[in-house]
Amino acid sequence: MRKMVFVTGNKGKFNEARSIFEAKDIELIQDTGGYPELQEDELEPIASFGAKWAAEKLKIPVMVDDSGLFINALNGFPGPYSAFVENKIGNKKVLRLMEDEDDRTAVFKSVIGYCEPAKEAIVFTGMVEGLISLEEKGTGGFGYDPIFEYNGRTFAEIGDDEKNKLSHRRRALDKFFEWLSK
Ligand SMILES: O=P(O)(O)OP(=O)(O)OP(=O)(O)OC[C@H]1O[C@@H](n2cnc3c(O)ncnc32)[C@H](O)[C@@H]1O
Ligand SMILES: [Mg+2]
Repeated sequence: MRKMVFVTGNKGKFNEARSIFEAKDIELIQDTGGYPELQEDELEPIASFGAKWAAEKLKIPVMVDDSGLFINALNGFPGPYSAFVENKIGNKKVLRLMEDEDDRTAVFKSVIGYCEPAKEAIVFTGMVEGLISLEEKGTGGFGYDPIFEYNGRTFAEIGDDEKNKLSHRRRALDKFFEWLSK
């Protein structure tokens, strides 16, 4: 079976990607070694640098996924700071920041970076638009899923299978598969 190495410390991301890859008959292997995360406003350069760095270090082809939640009323915050905000502040305080906001629109983005040693990295971006819910709902998923609403239900309510059909990560991975199959 074909294999792909995914460099990430995030179990939620890995599990999602693994089942999406399984359906393509590709075995996904997690490497938790990590990579330096650049401080940039956009996710693409972070994923590109991370994939290149990890491919050179491990000397094998690798993929990474830099993702984040961009809330329009907060000018795109937490965006590239999504991991930091999730760990230090959490969903309840994000909801508190949104207390007086009428515009609850938000975008989840996932940027898959792929690189082979001695080559340039290539990136694939997937996005899904939704709303920041008024309260946390659901027990599935991970991270911001309990506060990200899509068609009236949060990503934590819809279940892994449905999330994997339409998520930002799925959309980025579909572009990656298309490129891989060329
Ligand atoms: O090791 P890496 O892959 O960097 O793992 P990470 O958790 O640090 O991930 P990022 O740097 O890409 O930060 C993205 C943040 O957004 C969260 N996130 C990403 N995709 C998500 C999704 O599909 N649902 C909920 N939260 C998500 C994730 O949990 C992080 O807190
Ligand atoms: Mg990270």
